[in-house]
Amino acid sequence: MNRVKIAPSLLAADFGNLQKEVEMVNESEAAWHHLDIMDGLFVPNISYGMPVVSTISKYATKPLDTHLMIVDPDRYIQTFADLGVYLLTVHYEACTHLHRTIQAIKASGMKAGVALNPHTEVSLLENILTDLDLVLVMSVNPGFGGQSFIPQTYKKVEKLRGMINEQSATALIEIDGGVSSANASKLVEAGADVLVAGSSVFKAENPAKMISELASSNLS
Ligand SMILES: O=C(CO)[C@@H](O)[C@H](O)COP(=O)(O)O
Ligand SMILES: [Co+2]
Repeated sequence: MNRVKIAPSLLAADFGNLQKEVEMVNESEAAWHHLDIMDGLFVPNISYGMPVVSTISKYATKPLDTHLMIVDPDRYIQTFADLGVYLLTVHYEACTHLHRTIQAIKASGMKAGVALNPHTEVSLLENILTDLDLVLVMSVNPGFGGQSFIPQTYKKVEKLRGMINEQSATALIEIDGGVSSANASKLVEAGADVLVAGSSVFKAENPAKMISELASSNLS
């Protein structure tokens, strides 16, 4: 079994020390940096935009895993590619022509992911699964860090893992929201490949140690 990938969400970082926070992730056992882009329309919060993504990109030595919580994401695909993003994830609920959006992300040279809100059924991805590099399962309602994990997520992950295996698809399963050492092992057991962790990492006394602990989740 491959080791689970950890993607610390910089939304919970200290933005007054952004370079230091990015460097902490660089030097840790994290696999990716997770960037949350919120537009105040698709979700009721605004996070940060291109100047901050550009700063993160300048200091990051690991791939940028970028989660767009914005309406009509097609408008910004090329911009994120130009900023050095590795994997661009759009929300199922924000795309009218999802297949076209996924093809456009791939054509720009990035990997493509689709995120599902907690109420969105995984079977809706059945016809597009083999086109995806990643499915992001939201385990909180998108828009804010520091929320409580929704336990129904385990069942969704198990079902999605079954669909991926059945179709011999290669999409990774990423879980985002309220992830901590209290639920990480169970998520990996259910089929998760990537865990996003914001508050549990950046609010920890020793963030790098917490990343290492989460990365060992499937070994416990
Ligand atoms: O996409 C989101 C929230 O919408 C996340 O990536 C959060 O930033 C994760 O933060 P925690 O729930 O781990 O604090
Ligand atoms: Co996110």
